[in-house]
Amino acid sequence: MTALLHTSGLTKRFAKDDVATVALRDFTLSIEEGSFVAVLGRSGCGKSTLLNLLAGLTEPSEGEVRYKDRPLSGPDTEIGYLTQSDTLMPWRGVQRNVEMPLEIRGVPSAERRRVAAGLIERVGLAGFEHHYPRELSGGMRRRASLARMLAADPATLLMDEPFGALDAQLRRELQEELLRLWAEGGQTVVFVTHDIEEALLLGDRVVVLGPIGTILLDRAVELPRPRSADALRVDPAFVALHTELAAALREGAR
Ligand SMILES: Nc1ncnc2c1ncn2[C@@H]1O[C@H](COP(=O)(O)OP(=O)(O)OP(=O)(O)O)[C@@H](O)[C@H]1O
Repeated sequence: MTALLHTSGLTKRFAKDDVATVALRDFTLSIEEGSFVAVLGRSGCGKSTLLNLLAGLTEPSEGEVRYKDRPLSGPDTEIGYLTQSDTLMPWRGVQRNVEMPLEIRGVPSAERRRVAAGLIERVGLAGFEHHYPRELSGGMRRRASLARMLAADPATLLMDEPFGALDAQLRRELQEELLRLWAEGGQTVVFVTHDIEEALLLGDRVVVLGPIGTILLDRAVELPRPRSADALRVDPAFVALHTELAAALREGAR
């Protein structure tokens, strides 16, 4: 496999009231094409800063991001980004939000409607096509955002804690849906989470971050697929990995 996304020496500083905050320092990582990488870390360790850089939305203070062996100088249509904040258009209903990436590409309206309807169904929002974002719950808005990202059919998915706000049952359903999609489409996924179990359920590699994006552990997850949360919990290999990741997170907090 070849590295699709590569960062070298990435540093990001923010200045506020003449005080500089380092959010990420000297961060180097290669992500192979078609892999599912879970980035695990506690709040404030620089995960969103990293994803913003990988998405080409912000510029590094030092270092660079390369995508397909070319420097990434801005957003790329091949890279889909599901941010932590809500970016649905408030004046459009669910259906027209999900259709938006297709509209930008000039896809005819009948085809747009067909694709959007399929995605809305997949994320469990059938019946809410004409609801505006303000008429949806937080979890429903996340699902609509997910469907909109998928409508663009990106080869690379960057996802910032996409399922954190959902109830346990829904989270499980969407995790399974994402895995199905990934198995069918072979996308490259970078998935940020706080949750060790989620990282192990989804990823074939888990990168554990400590403060300012220090890599505490970079671990291949060789658990067989398909994985089910219930079966995993009693699998000794899962329990051992869980213990190892929890220890790395604890170590990073010292
Ligand atoms: N625009 C900004 N201006 C100033 N400081 C920032 C900015 N964005 C992030 N930071 C700082 O950078 C650090 C890392 O923030 P970041 O949002 O990347 O963390 P995170 O790991 O994604 O956290 P969480 O899991 O809580 O979302 C924090 O100390 C934060 O205060």
